[in-house]
Parts: sequence; C-alpha cells; structure tokens
Amino acid sequence: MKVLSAEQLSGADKETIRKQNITSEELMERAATLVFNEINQRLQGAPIPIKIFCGIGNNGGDGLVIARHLIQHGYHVTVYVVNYSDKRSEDFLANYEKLKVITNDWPHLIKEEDHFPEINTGDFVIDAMFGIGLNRPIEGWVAKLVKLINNSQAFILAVDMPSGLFSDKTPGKKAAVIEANYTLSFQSPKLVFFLPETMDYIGDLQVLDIGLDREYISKLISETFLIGKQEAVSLYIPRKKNSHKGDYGKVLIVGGSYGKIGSVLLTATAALKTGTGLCSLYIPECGYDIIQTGLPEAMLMTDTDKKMLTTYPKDFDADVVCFGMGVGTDEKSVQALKELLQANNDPVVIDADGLNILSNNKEFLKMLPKNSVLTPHPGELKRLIGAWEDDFQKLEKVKKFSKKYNVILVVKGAHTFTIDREYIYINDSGNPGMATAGSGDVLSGIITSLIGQGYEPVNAAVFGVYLHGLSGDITAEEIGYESLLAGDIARNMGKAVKALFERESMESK
Ligand SMILES: NC(=O)C1=CN([C@@H]2O[C@H](COP(=O)(O)OP(=O)(O)OC[C@H]3O[C@@H](n4cnc5c(N)ncnc54)[C@H](OP(=O)(O)O)[C@@H]3O)[C@@H](O)[C@H]2O)[C@@H](O)CC1
Ligand SMILES: Nc1ncnc2c1ncn2[C@@H]1O[C@H](COP(=O)(O)OP(=O)(O)O)[C@@H](O)[C@H]1O
Ligand SMILES: [K+]
Repeated sequence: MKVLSAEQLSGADKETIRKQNITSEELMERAATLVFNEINQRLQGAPIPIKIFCGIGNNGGDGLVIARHLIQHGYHVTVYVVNYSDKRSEDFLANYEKLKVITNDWPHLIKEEDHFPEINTGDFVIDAMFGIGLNRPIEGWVAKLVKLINNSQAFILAVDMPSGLFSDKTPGKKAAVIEANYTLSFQSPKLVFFLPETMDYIGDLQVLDIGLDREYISKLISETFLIGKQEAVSLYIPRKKNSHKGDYGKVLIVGGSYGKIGSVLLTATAALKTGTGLCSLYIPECGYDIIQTGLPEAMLMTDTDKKMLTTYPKDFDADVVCFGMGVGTDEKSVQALKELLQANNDPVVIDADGLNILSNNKEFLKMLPKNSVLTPHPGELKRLIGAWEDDFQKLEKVKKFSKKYNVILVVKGAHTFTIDREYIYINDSGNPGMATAGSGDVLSGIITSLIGQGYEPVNAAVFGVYLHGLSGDITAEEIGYESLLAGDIARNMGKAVKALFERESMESK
C-alpha cells in the first residue's frame, strides 16, 4: 500500500470531488460516516458517555458529522468545539448547522482553560481537533487540553491522526500530542504512524478506504510503501515441480566465536527452514560438534582458529554469503571480512558484528558488492551512519548511505524499514515477543535464503522481513509474547509461508 503525503492526499481529495462530481461536504460525510460505522459496530449502542472534541477545520468537520450520526442513533454524546481560531472551514460550518437541526444540545465552546470539561476514566473520547492540516505545534490552552485528555484514562479514538502529530515531521519531545488508543485514518496510513519516535501516539491503526479516485492514486509517485500480507504474497516465487536442491541456493553462513556459536546455528536453521537447498557454514573450530549435532542438515567448514574467525574460504563456491553474527570484532576477524569482500562480487548479507567491523573500517564500505543487504538494529545503524536528530533525518541519512554505497539497508525495529536508495518499505508484521536474543540472526538467515533462491536482494529483504514478523505473530498466537524464542521464529517459517495463502488463518494485516 502506498504511504501518501498530506499534499498527495489533498490532491486526491480534489480530483475525487471533480471526477465523482461531489462536493467536499459530501466527501466529508462519506469519510466521517465510515468512522461512525466503525464506532457503532464496536459500541453496539452501549450507553457510555462519548465526548467529541472538534477543531474548527475539516478534521473538526468530521467530528461534527460523527456526532450527528451518533446522536441520531441514541448515543450519549457531548460535543465540544475547541475554538483555537475563528477561521472555521466551510464544511465545518455546514455541519455545525446540520447538528443544530437534530439536537437542542448544542456544542460547548472551549475558548480557554476555564471551559474544560471533566473527563472520566469510563468516557469514550473522540479526537477530531487537528488532522493533516496541523502546521505548527499545539500551544497554550489547547496544549493543556491535550494533556487533560491524555491524563484522563479515557479511551481515545483519533480521527485521521492523533492531534498534534504532523504528517511530515516529528513533533519534538515536549510537544502536546494526543496519545490515542485507536486511530481511524483516511485512505492512506501516514509515515509518522510507523516511526519509532511517533508510533506510540497511534494505538491500534485502521485505515478506511474513503473511495478517493483509484486511478489518480495509482498514478501518484510514491517512494514509501507499507508491506502487508497482500504485498508480501505478490513477492512470493513458487517452487517448480521439476526442480532439485541445486535450484534453491547454495548458501554460506560465516560467523560465530567461542560462546556465540548459537547465533550461526539460528541463522542456518532459519535459512534451511526458509527453503535453502544447500546450507554450509564457516565457523571457528569450537563450534563443530554444536552445529553437527544441532543441525545435521547443514555442512561445515572450520577455521584453523579454535575460538574465532581469522580467514575466509575463498575457494568455496556459494550463491550467497551471510557474514557477521557472533563474530566479535577482533583484528583477526576483521581480516576474515576483508577476504570475503575481496572474493565476492555477488550481493552479500552483513549483520551484527559484520556491521560493527564495517563501522570501524569504513574503507571496507566501498568494497561491498552492489545490492548487498545490511541489517542493522538502531545501535549498529548509529555506528554505521552517525547519530541523527530525529527519525526524518535518520531516513534521509540512510537513503544517502544506500545511494552512496549501492546497498540495501534493513533498519530493524518494531516496524522494520527496508531502504533501497530513495525507496522505503515499511513492515507491518511482527510483535513485541520478537524482542528476544537471536531474532535478528534468524532474520539474516531468512533474507540470505531468499537471495539464494533467486529473489532480487531488495525483494528478499522486504519479503524476508515480512515473513520473519509473520512467523513471530503465528508463534506469539500459540505461546504468547514472553516465551517466544528466536529459534521458534525459525522453526515456524513453514507455517508463515503457508499462512500467506490461507484466507482464514491469519487476519490480513
Ligand atoms: N483528503 C482527505 O483524505 C479528507 C480529509 N478530511 C479531513 O480533513 C482534515 C484536514 O482538514 P484541514 O485541512 O481543514 O486541517 P485540520 O487538520 O482540520 O486543521 C487545520 C486548521 O488548524 C489551524 N491550525 C494548524 N495548526 C494549528 C495550531 N498548532 N494551532 C492552532 N491552529 C492550527 C489551521 O489554521 P491556520 O491558522 O494555520 O490558517 C486550520 O484552521 C483531515 O485530517 C481529515 O480529517 C475528510 O473530511 C475528507 C477527506
Ligand atoms: N517490538 C517489536 N515488534 C516487532 N518486531 C520486533 C520488536 N522488537 C524486535 N523486533 C524484531 O526482532 C529482531 C531483533 O533483531 P536484533 O536486535 O538484531 O536482535 P539480535 O541481535 O538479538 O539477533 C528484528 O528483526 C526486529 O525487527
Ligand atoms: K484528530
């Protein structure tokens, strides 16, 4: 799904009004009615106090439409107009008049702190103060109102986006922003919904298709995509009946050191469980018995050093090589990575200490084969590209790095971002149970496996990240977050691939 900017959404809005020959008020009615339907479906007429806070722009207009429908369906609604300015939008005014017709209980005007209502724990608050039109931080008494709502413990539903969030920049640490429990957003998710600094404001997210012109949207150039089940399925390459193990990749995993052999075991298990035909490992000698026992399907070569990697098997003919998990950063292991980079022209996957070695030896970056995949977590990323001021600057820096070195970066997190030059792919699978040692090692194995099976590196990264999260979701569904182990994610890869094609088994995310 394309992630559109506020500007693109406004354009689509105008084109829809023109092409469908409707007024902007009718479009607002359509969008806000969808929000009402969702609320009605969940509340089923429950007599709980609903407090709707409306701004004076079109987000406020949506709030007034929602209020009208809720009142007409017998809900206990109180409407507040957060009168932060006198420039009421036309559609706000039209809906203000419509509301007056159906109730004597007219909106309460809030113009200062003294007008604030009491908000109680059991209230259902609808935030329709600001949407994509916010152009400066919320200040003064409006900021105080935002804090009052946040501190109320009431359930908060945000319309289009939580008030206080911008669509194209982060709000700053002390800014007043609604902390929603649930966000119902129109037509397209916004980039800020997925960034580490701002994702916590969103709560659960649902995107409503408000019927903006499909043709116009399909022609819009977007560089940012949300990857859900539908997008993942489209990347899948089916196996051929007439095939053999040589068709599914000869993978080489290089890693491990004394005390960290488990990392390569996880990576290799994930690679084989993702469909690799032939999986070999190059490890320090101390890992020999561990791998042969733990993963008899894998083949092994060992370094002459017992405890760490000192070299790289240059003559080994692999389709794809993965380097880095559990390696450490000893000078001798730096040499191993150097030899690997000198010996390879095809894309490689670099993770963990492989990334730390790159950060300590920046001259190696130029040696990375084109379209190699780097999989940093935020700490590794910082060492690689330097610190950033906010998430938007981080994305710009990563794009620049990706272009400069011709590589793909998988920036791991609650929403993992795969960045290929100017393109951003945001992952929508996964859960907090995956915040457990070794789950990154598993991801590297999955991506390496897919490259070995003939996926383009960027597709291997995007699809691999999705499958990794999906396997984590399936595992969490079975055993909960707390006891989820990285090895479970690897072992459940088969279920994840199957779930891609099962309609009922998993909710399409
Ligand atoms: N296209 C779609 O998908 C559809 C969109 N729809 C809905 O429209 C929403 C966008 O509406 P919108 O453009 O009227 O902007 P909105 O967010 O209501 O606020 C703008 C007002 O706030 C003001 N202002 C800004 N910052 C401020 C501040 N810090 N403190 C105080 N004031 C501030 C600014 O005035 P300014 O002073 O800057 O001139 C202006 O008056 C969108 O989110 C969605 O809900 C649907 O109805 C239909 C389909
Ligand atoms: N809260 C979360 N939600 C979804 N995925 C998560 C969450 N926390 C971690 N993950 C995923 O788990 C993996 C952790 O990787 P990493 O930090 O490299 O772990 P390790 O070094 O222990 O292998 C990443 O793929 C990341 O996206
Ligand atoms: K809002």
